Amino acid sequence: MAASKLILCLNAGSSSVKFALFKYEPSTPLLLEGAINGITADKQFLDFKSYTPDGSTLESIKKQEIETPDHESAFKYFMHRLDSQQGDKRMLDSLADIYVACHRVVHGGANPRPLVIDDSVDHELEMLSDLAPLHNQRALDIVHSCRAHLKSAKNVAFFDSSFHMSILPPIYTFPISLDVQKRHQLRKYGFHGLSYAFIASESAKFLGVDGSDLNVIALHLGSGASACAIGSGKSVNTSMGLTPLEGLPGATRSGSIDPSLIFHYHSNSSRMSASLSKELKLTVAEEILNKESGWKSLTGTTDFGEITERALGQGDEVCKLAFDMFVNRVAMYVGQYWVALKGGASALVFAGGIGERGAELRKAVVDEVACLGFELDEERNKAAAGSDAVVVEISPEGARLKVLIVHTDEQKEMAKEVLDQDL
Ligand SMILES: Nc1ncnc2c1ncn2[C@@H]1O[C@H](COP(=O)(O)OP(=O)(O)O)[C@@H](O)[C@H]1O
Ligand SMILES: CC(=O)OP(=O)(O)O
Ligand SMILES: [Mg+2]
Repeated sequence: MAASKLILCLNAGSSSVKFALFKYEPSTPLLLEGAINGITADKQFLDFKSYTPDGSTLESIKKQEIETPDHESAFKYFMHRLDSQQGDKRMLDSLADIYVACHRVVHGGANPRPLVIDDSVDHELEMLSDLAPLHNQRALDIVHSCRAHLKSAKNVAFFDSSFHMSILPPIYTFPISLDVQKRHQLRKYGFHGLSYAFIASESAKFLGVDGSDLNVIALHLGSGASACAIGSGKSVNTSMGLTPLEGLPGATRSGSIDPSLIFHYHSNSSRMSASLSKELKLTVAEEILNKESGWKSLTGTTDFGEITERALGQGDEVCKLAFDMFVNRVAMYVGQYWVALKGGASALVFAGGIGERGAELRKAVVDEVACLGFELDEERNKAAAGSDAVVVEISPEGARLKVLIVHTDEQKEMAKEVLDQDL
C-alpha cells in the first residue's frame, strides 16, 4: 500500500479495541479498519477490513475467533498486523508513514478540545485515570506504546468528555459542598462524546438541517450505555456523570443506584481491591459497581444479543428482567430529554453495539415512548441489519418524528477532526 501521510485512530472501549487507518487528505479515505470485541467475555472476535485506493474491499474478516483476552494483546495484534507482510504485500510501506496517532481518551477533565500529547499532557491524563477506571489507563498504555514505537507520529488525545462542555451549571453541579466540588474538580463530565459528535453531524446531514439547528435525543447503547439531549447541535444533558458509571446500566456496570446501596452490599467496600491493584486502582466498591454489576451480574453474560435471545426466544425470566430493566431505564431518559429539549426533538437516534444491532431492544424502547409520538416501521427495523448506510431510518415513511440508527464511528470522528482542526 503506497501512502505517505497517514492517520492511525485507536479506541479502547470497555469491551473492545477498535482501530482504523486513514489517508491524511481532506476526504480522509479509509485504508484499514478493525475491531476486537468481547474483551469482557469468554471469547474474543476479530472484524477486519482493508480497502483498495478506489474504496473497494480488499480483504474482509468477520467475527473470527481470536485469543486476545485483554486490551494490551488486542492492540499488539493490530500493530503486528500493520507492520507485517500479507501475501506478497506489506500492509503499509513503513510505520514512519503514520503522521498522526489519534487516541480516544474517555476522561479529559474539562478540556474542550483534543490535545497533542507531550510529557505534561501525559501526566495530566494519568491524574484523571481514577475517574474513568475501565478506560483511561488502558488508553494511556496504548499512548505510551505509540510514543515509544511510532517515533515520527504526533500523538493526539481526543476526549469523550469534550462534547459535553456545553452543559450548564445547574445540570453539571452536584448538590454537595461547592468548596469540595471546586477543590476536587467534581462535576458531571459526560462521555461517549466522540460518538455523539459523529451522530450529531450525520443526523443533521440526514435530516437536512444545519448542525446548529439539530435537536435530537441520542442513545449510545454499548458495553457502556448513555443518553444525550442534543439541542441546537450541542450537548444539553447526558446521563453519564463524574465517571462513566452514572446513568444507564452496562455490560459490567450498575449505572445509577441509590449511593447508599454500596454501604449495605459489603462491609469492606471502601478498601482498595487487592485483585485489581496491579492493573487498575480501585476500591472494592468501585470494583463491584464497575466490573461486577450490570448484565454480567444479573444474567452471567455481558453479551446483550444473547440476553435478548434468551429473554425473548427462550423465555428466560432473569434475562427478560434484565431486558425490561434496560428498556425502562432508557425510556426514562428519553422522557427527561424530551422535556430538556422542550418537546422540540425531531428524532430519536440509536447507536452503539446494542443500539445498532438490537432490533428487539429498539422496538421495545420505541413502544415505551410512543406517547411522545415516536413510531417504528417494523419491517424497516428488522431490515436495518442488512444495511451498510451510515444512517438508517426505521420510522414510517413521512413520519414527523424520525427514529434513526446511526452506525457511529469514533475513529472516523477523530480523523475528521485532525483535518478540520489542522492537527
Ligand atoms: N445482535 C445484538 N443484539 C444486541 N446487542 C448486541 C448484538 N450484538 C452485539 N451486541 C452488544 O453490543 C455491545 C458492544 O457494544 P460496543 O459499542 O461495540 O462496545 P464498546 O462499549 O466496547 O465500544 C455488547 O454488549 C454486545 O453484546
Ligand atoms: C464511556 C464508555 O463507557 O465507553 P465504552 O462504551 O466504549 O466502554
Ligand atoms: Mg464504545
